Amino acid sequence: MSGGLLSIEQAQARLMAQADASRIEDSESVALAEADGRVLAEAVCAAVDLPPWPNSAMDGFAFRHADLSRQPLPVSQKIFAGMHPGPLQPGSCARIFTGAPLPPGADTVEMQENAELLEDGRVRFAEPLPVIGRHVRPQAGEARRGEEVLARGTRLGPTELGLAASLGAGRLRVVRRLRVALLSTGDEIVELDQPLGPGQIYNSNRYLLHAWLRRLGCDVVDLGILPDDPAQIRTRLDGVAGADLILSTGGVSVGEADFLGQILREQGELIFWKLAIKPGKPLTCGQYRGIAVIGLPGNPASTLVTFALLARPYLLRRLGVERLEPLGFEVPASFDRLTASSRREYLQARVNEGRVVLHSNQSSGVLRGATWADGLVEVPEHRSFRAGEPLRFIPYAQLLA
Ligand SMILES: Nc1nc2c(c(=O)[nH]1)N[C@H]1C(S)=C(S)[C@@H](COP(=O)(O)OP(=O)(O)OC[C@H]3O[C@@H](n4cnc5c(N)ncnc54)[C@H](O)[C@@H]3O)O[C@H]1N2
Ligand code: MOO
Repeated sequence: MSGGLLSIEQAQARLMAQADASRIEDSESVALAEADGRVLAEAVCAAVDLPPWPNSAMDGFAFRHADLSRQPLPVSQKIFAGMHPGPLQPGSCARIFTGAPLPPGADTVEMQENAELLEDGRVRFAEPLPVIGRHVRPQAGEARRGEEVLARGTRLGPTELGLAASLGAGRLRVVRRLRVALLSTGDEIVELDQPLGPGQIYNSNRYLLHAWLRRLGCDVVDLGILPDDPAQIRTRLDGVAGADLILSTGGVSVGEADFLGQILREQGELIFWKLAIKPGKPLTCGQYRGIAVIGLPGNPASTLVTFALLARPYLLRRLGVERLEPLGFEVPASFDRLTASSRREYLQARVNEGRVVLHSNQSSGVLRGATWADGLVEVPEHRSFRAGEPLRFIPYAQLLA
């Protein structure tokens, strides 16, 4: 704890415990083409050997390695990909192309660049001669029939779909989509089709979160904008049926119009509130009538950072994903930090010539820096430092998927 604030690790651990206790068990079968972004409810096992037969990795000639001592070798057959060749005649070689099955009896391939076709039609192979097995892709070299190739809880993307397709898996059993009720609170927030009145701003969080939730494979029920009025917020929350999560923005700080925490305390359960991070301090987590609630701070950069580091892994864990830590790496800072911060900071940053550089505007009310940045740099709390200090950089590519 830091002055009563939870550390991000403590908050993540509590969210993961909540997610583990409410994992989605329902699943559905989907066509492979529809499975991008979904999470496997069942492991994928190889239904066939991959590759199903030994084949050539090169355009060239296939032969029995032992016959090289008698080269040059006559060419006894020509094998294209898709053919089903007969056995290799002893003491000969086969003309073969990439992906074509090896004829039974052959164990090695030499690429055509290292072979010379003589006038009498025989082939001489250049020194140094290939080792046995060269350029042969062995049967089941990638997967053996029955072997598990994708574990339950795997998040499916282009590479996983490609692998499943190479095994002939036309349909996959995936965890059903999470249903997220999305709520924007604030008297000042208006939708994009409305003219801006005095004191009003457009609802940007809704679009940021909607797109991100869709990428995470969620069904989003948009509950629109709610005024800072506890009765109306309560009524809207009471009307939420069948959602796995209520995700709101705004109204979680200590202002006189910040009601979410109060409502959770009175009608639900407040699991935690306030983290030692910047931006994102007033993040709120609880339950309302049995439905999980995550209240993100309304400042756009706070919404972004807290969703990336807390709500996103929570959602993925509920779908059964185990590996959630974003891959970060250490990059030396290009700036000094002479006054230690009491909260861990996440700043909009780029890596430039091996150093992490910051966007000029790190206000939590500003989203523009995030469109400039390639990721977030983590600045440790309670510590001053000088340029050159290694800091963890987390690429947005890791977080926005
Ligand atoms: N006295 C204190 N004041 C504040 C504290 C504090 O500790 N003591 N914390 C500050 C921090 S840190 C944050 S973050 C904000 C969070 O406030 P809320 O989550 O209650 O959010 P709001 O007050 O409703 O709005 C904050 C800010 O964000 C804008 N906003 C809200 N929703 C949207 C939206 N959907 N699209 C675009 N922009 C939105 C809103 O207009 C405000 O400017 O509290 C600080 N205050
Ligand atoms: O923590 Mo707030 O999210 O800095 O602006």
